[in-house]
Amino acid sequence: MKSYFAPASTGNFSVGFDLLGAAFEPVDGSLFGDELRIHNEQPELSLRLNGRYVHQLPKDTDDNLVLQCFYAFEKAIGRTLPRLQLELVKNLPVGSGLGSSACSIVVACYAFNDYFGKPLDDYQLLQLMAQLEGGVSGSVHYDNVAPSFYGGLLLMLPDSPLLCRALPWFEHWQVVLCYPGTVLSTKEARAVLPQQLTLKHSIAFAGMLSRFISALYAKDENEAFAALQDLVAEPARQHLMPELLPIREQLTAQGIGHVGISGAGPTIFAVCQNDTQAQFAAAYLQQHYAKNSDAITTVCRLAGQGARAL
Ligand SMILES: Nc1ncnc2c1ncn2[C@@H]1O[C@H](COP(=O)(O)OP(=O)(O)OP(=O)(O)O)[C@@H](O)[C@H]1O
Ligand SMILES: N[C@@H](CCO)C(=O)O
Repeated sequence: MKSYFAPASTGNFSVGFDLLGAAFEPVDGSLFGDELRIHNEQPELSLRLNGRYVHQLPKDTDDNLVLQCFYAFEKAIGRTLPRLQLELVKNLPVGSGLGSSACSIVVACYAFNDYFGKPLDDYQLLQLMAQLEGGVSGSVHYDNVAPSFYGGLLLMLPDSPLLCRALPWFEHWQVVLCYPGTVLSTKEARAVLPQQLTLKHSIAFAGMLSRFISALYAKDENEAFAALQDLVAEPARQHLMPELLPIREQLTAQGIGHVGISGAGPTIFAVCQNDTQAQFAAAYLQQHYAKNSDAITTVCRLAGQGARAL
């Protein structure tokens, strides 16, 4: 048996709608992401489902992204592949803002490429992952697939052959992620976005993202926090997550540097500068935002590594 893993990710990171994304891992060293196991080769392709969030997946495995990835991968390399006995361990909630579909897509494409001798290079593989993710969310965006694949905080570079590039990070930052247990589909959360921005708004968006990135390079933490402002998605999505503003008010009153929407929501993330803040944010979010037994709150650091064989 061969086993593969890809981490959870936060698209946007507030200030970089569709252009910034980060992969996260729990500070306690546990794995937070999907696992794909390849058991053996067999006459027919099959997929067994397991894991904490298996009940949120489509009942019919033919609708599972893992099988769609297999056929898309086969098409991309242009030859028929041996059929596999697969098992997906679904550890990320679906429609959560934690890059759940991207995580399954990344782990599956990475696993097939590795298992079959790496016929695709990283560029081709990432493009395939982004196309598959675009099929789910309705438009191609790399800010979940790229960090889940490579790890780190990444800036997407549309129209560049590089596709994305790693950014610096404040090593002491901890990011608390809280998924409330309710589903918000990415497609639905994208349907409320503005279709056009005015010139003034576009300049403000570009300026804020540039300010954040220059603060990272300058290691200027105050500037970085000041620049963590979502001028595009959050205003349009706020009504889908009415708890965001009161929670932000409470947590920032305790000195926590930033609270934002992870991806398309409903997960909220809080950027903390030390253990005390992280423990406070985790307890507060768990008490005031978690809504049912599917909810999960986890204290994370940036994941240095993305998809990999276990
Ligand atoms: N292995 C899988 N993992 C996640 N979603 C899957 C999988 N297979 C099929 N799906 C379907 O893909 C869709 C994913 O929806 P959506 O993009 O809203 O979720 P998401 O990727 O978890 O969201 P987010 O990126 O905000 O975390 C759902 O309709 C889900 O049923
Ligand atoms: N950038 C995407 C991320 C989805 O997880 C969005 O906000 O719609």
